[in-house]
Amino acid sequence: MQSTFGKNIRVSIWGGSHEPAIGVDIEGIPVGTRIDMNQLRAFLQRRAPGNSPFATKRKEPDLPIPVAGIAAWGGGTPPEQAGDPEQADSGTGNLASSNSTRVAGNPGALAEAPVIITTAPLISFEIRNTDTRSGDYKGLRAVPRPGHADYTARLRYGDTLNMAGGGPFSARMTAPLCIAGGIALQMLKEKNIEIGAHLYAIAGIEDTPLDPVSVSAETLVKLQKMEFPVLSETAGEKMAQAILQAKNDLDSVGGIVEVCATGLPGGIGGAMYDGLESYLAPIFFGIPAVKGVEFGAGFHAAELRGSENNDPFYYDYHGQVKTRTNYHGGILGGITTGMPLLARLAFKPTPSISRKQDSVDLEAHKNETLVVKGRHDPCVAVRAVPITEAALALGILDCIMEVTK
Ligand SMILES: Cc1cc2nc3c(=O)[nH]c(=O)nc-3n(C[C@H](O)[C@H](O)[C@H](O)COP(=O)(O)O)c2cc1C
Ligand SMILES: C=C(O[C@@H]1CC(C(=O)O)=C[C@@H](OP(=O)(O)O)[C@H]1O)C(=O)O
Repeated sequence: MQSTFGKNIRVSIWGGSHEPAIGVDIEGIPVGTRIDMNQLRAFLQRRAPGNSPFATKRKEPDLPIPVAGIAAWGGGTPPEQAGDPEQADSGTGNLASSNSTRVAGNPGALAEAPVIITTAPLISFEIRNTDTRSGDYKGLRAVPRPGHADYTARLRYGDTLNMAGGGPFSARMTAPLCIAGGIALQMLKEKNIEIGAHLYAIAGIEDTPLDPVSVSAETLVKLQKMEFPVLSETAGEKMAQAILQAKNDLDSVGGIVEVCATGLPGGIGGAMYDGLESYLAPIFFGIPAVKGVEFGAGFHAAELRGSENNDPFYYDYHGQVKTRTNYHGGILGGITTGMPLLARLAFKPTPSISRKQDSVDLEAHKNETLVVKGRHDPCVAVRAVPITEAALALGILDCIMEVTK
């Protein structure tokens, strides 16, 4: 299975949660782009399962293995010129895999290289699945979990798909999304665009929102370093308790992630389906469990008067056009204004809960009850924070490339 998005940067995510590997093919990143692999590995660790009491106990190293279109960078060659494989470091004996053949065997030194450069328009990475327990999913083919994709996947693809671990519908597939997004984040940082997110709400408990007018890149960087990213410590403690209480009750809770980009210049985007929101919405909705997306004041804007919702323009001390408020969330008519971009994503509560639930037996054609086994996140929003950052980065980068091509 493969799913694809993007116009100028095409991202194709492939594999399944309990298959030997998952991965991502990324087309359109300029040849010679330098990727800091240590940073990328650290970014993937923010999403990885098995690392906290708020996460599934499935433990995966989630190491991104470059398999096509890249070479190790020895540090001596300026990245702009390094697209030429002649100039790339051959010290590892693992020069550019610039064809599109996937390397399924020993990843070799390239997997551990601190820095790599792209040598072809299509680059590819894979991640091995190492901690699968497919037995937990025995029986779900016949008796689907309420709230998960078991039933609809069977309607669409029949009963041959490997749906263990949620198959290609699983949040596991957001690990390769974070590879592509992690690279996009590095590319945007070069342009002084910073992206960060926090837990805006969990189980109805609200964090202090980001200041839509004066949120700084420093605040976003600080949030990136937090295991449980919130602005209010008190709210964070209450949220953590609510998650653990739900887990104890054999249940789960939902949440909202607020994501922000600073440093975005005005003039990025276009009309209607060329608008930045139109780039971002499909990427956001592709993240499992996302049930709502809003930009700026979002649904609240429908409750305001024009006189309240319009953000007055003014010239600042540097002669730059700014707005005094930011209900528009940094986008007007699909085009950036230069104010911070703000979006919120609503995540539903984890469908796999350990309580007895009603379902049906699709083979015996009768009503049935079900107790879901396995290792599940009690609140998916917590690990969704870096995923949301990755998605925003990819949409912004794709849209910038449209404007600058
Ligand atoms: C970070 C993250 C972790 C998730 N973990 C789980 C999980 O452990 N168990 C589960 O049943 N669903 C989990 N989900 C949600 C399911 O993958 C998702 O609800 C399912 O694929 C159905 O898709 P839908 O909710 O978008 O309709 C997770 C989602 C995210 C974003
Ligand atoms: C493995 C991850 O999360 C998984 C997401 C997931 C789901 O249904 O989405 C179900 C669980 O899969 P399993 O039963 O194989 O443990 C989670 O652990 C991950 O995010 O990397």
